[in-house]
Order: sequence, then C-alpha cells, then structure tokens
Amino acid sequence: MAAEKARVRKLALGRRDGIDPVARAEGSAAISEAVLALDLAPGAAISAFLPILSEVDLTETIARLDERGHPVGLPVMVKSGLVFRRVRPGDALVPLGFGTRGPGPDAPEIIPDVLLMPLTAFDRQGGRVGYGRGFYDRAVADLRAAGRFPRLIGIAFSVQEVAAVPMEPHDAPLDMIVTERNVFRFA
Ligand SMILES: Nc1nc2c(c(=O)[nH]1)N(C=O)[C@@H](CNc1ccc(C(=O)N[C@@H](CCC(=O)O)C(=O)O)cc1)CN2
Ligand SMILES: Nc1ncnc2c1ncn2[C@@H]1O[C@H](COP(=O)(O)OP(=O)(O)OP(=O)(O)O)[C@@H](O)[C@H]1O
Repeated sequence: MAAEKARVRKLALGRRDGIDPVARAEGSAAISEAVLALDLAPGAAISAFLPILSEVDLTETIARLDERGHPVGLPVMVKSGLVFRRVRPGDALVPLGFGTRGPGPDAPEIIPDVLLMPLTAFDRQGGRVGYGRGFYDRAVADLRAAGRFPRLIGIAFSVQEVAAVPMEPHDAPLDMIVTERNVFRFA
C-alpha cells in the first residue's frame, strides 16, 4: 500500500514538475476561474495554500475569495497538526517549513468550511495522495472529531491523474477535484 502510494506520487509529481512555466500559469488561471465559479456558500471560510515546488498557484483565487467576503486561511504546521491562519492580500508572510509560507502567529485562526487541498496524485473516484506525511488527512480527522464536516476539494493539474490511488482507512475521499480541464464531483 505504502509502496503503491509512493509509486503514484512519484509518477504524478514527475509529470507535474514537467509542466512548463507558461502552461503552469495558464493552468493555474483556469483552475482559479473554475474554483471561483463553484457555488460556495456566502461567507464560507475557505482554506487555500500557496504553491511549493510545482503546485497550482492559487494566489489570485485567494485575493478574489477575500474580495467576496470569504475568510481565507493558509495551512500552518504546529505540534498538534495543521491549523489555518487567516490571510488577507498584502499581508506579510513568514516561512513555515518545507518551503511553505503563511501568516505569522498573530493572525487569527479560521475553521474552514471548505478545504482547497494540495495533492500529488488523484484518481476519478476521489482518491488523493499528498507528500506522505499525513498532515491533511489528520487535519480532516481533527475537524470531523470536532463535529465539522468541511467540503474537501482537491486542486491539481490534469497530468496528476492516475488510474487508482490506493486508499487507506485514514484517507478522506475528496468531494470534488478541480483541474484546468475538468471539475469532477463525487458528493
Ligand atoms: N502548498 C502547500 N502547503 C502545505 C502543504 C502542501 O502540501 N502544499 N502541506 C501538506 O501537508 C503542509 C506542509 N507539509 C509538507 C510536508 C512535506 C513536504 C515534503 O515532503 N516535501 C518533499 C518534496 C516532495 C517530493 O518531491 O517527494 C521534500 O521537501 O522533500 C511538503 C510539505 C502544509 N502546507
Ligand atoms: N487521521 C490520522 N491519524 C493518525 N495518523 C494519520 C492519520 N492520517 C494519516 N496518518 C498517518 O500519516 C502518514 C501518511 O499518510 P498518507 O500516506 O496517507 O499521507 P498523504 O495523503 O500523502 O499526506 P497528506 O495528508 O499530508 O497530504 C501515515 O503513516 C498515516 O498513518
């Protein structure tokens, strides 16, 4: 199981790393438009992410969601797992580990109603795999334990699709995946 996850992760990451900068920017713009076209409840709190490595760039999405009045949060790794701190366009960001950046400790936390989730590989059944550290899986488990059931939306380039991601009991299937080509809905 772990070996098969590692295999699809490597395969999809290789293809993601191979997207050229122009296609990456165009793909990110298309994904942003698709996310902004979803029927998000007014005022819903939304977690996003800023790109590391060759990830989709949601910078513009974050600005537009904020403009519409959505509290937007970025993931921060803390001892207990992941928390989401509110970010506003123009805020100063600090390094947060593994190349990630986000709001400092003074920023308020948000409890997301919608998670825009980074991933390495996905399949058409809602399967998702990340970098293999379980941060997002644990964040979803923690939210559910607190009685919260956020919508889980995977964000990826279409080349990150694989035939099947092996899913384990701790893996939360996605409700939706947005790529530059498709919006897949599972729930
Ligand atoms: N943009 C973004 N922010 C995020 C995440 C993410 O996946 N993407 N995270 C999601 O958990 C958390 C950061 N955690 C991370 C944990 C491990 C690695 C990691 O192992 N990176 C490898 C490179 C991947 C590879 O090539 O295999 C490394 O640095 O060696 C990255 C992020 C919170 N913020
Ligand atoms: N809810 C959870 N509680 C405790 N441990 C967990 C939980 N979810 C995942 N883990 C652990 O995290 C590790 C990585 O899991 P997995 O390979 O599914 O990560 P991933 O999906 O690639 O990562 P991420 O969720 O950060 O994107 C595994 O050892 C797993 O047991």
